[in-house]
Amino acid sequence: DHAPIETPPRAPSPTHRFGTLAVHAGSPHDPVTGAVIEPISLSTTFAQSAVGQPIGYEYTRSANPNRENFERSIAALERAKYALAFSSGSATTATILQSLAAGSHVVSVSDVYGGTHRYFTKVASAHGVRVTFTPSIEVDIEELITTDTKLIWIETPSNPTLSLVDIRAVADIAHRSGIMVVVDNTFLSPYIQNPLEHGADIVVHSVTKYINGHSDVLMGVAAFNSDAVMERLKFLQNAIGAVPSPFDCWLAHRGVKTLHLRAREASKNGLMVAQALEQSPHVVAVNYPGLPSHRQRKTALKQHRDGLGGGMLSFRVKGGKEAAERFCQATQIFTLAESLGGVESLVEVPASMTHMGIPKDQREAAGVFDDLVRISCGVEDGVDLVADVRQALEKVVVGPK
Ligand SMILES: C=C(NCc1c(COP(=O)(O)O)cnc(C)c1O)C(=O)O
Repeated sequence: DHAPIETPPRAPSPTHRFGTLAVHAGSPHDPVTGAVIEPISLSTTFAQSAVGQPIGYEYTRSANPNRENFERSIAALERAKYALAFSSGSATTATILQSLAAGSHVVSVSDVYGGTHRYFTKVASAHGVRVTFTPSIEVDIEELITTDTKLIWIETPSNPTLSLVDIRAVADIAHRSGIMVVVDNTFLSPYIQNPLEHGADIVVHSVTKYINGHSDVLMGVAAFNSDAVMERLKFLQNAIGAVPSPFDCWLAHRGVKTLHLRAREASKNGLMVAQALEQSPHVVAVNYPGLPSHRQRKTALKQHRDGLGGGMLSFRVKGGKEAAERFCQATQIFTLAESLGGVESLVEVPASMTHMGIPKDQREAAGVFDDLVRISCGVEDGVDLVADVRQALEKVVVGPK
């Protein structure tokens, strides 16, 4: 006859730290079964109690339990009020750009993912949205902004040269003209960087990468605080319909629960590999924001948790394109493949793969040369990764024909 013991609220508090939020945010126990891990709700439609009276959900494209749980998880991890999930990182970019009226202007950093460049130059332009690229946005943003400018698009660190942007510096200028700032945070994940805390209005991720972290889900997400942005993007999420499946949301929600463990391990490996590359006579230059020598190390210390560099890096190898390709053929642990952010380490040549679609002159203006190799460090043992890089470098020497 004792009063029931008040069970503590299951939902984690916003005051909880990242690891606790990663495990518990967006993870209510099933109220009927008590299941600790959320069920996968594959139903595409939901019964209504009377005409126009849904009991809960209506139709899966508009909303479903697994997507909402995942969206709540990312909102908590990016310290945002809202998050919306899409069927890929590219679908996220497309939906945000489609929120702009024809005649709008966007200023973007030059060094962006090849697919983002493709959308900006071949799709958005066809819809009357003009995009100006710049390799030095902090310096020339004020002269590039026009009365039509609606959006600033930043990747920091950028794909694949690992260039950084001082988000606060750009946001302060943009906000004076009522312009929104979008930061693509894919390369660092919410564990290492939270762009909204530095003045960004929207943060986007290819969930395909670090957030899911196991190279088995294609997905994207946007997180933000504005009610007006929520109303606009929620409408477009449903109207365009580029949404992820409940199963993908369930998988990505499982993946994100270990993000803090994977991101720290990948950062540790990134630094070890970057240091080994810096010491090699076969390497011309290394791009890694975790190195003291990085040209924007001060910005990394300001914006990255504990100054971590993340798991992504790139380097220029002596011997040009042929040497870069030899390196990628010679690695034994690093897999030659596109994408990044998974538990397995990957290697690629952006000029011939992920960024091939960008015209050579524009590619090289952004620092993407034919001899540039991009590395995604996974969570293997760093000693093995360094040994693999060293043995592969010994094979890049392009001997006489
Ligand atoms: C597939 C690769 N990038 C995808 C990507 C995207 C697109 O995400 P998708 O989930 O692949 O559509 C957006 N932003 C950045 C910074 C990205 O790196 C790659 O670089 O290998």
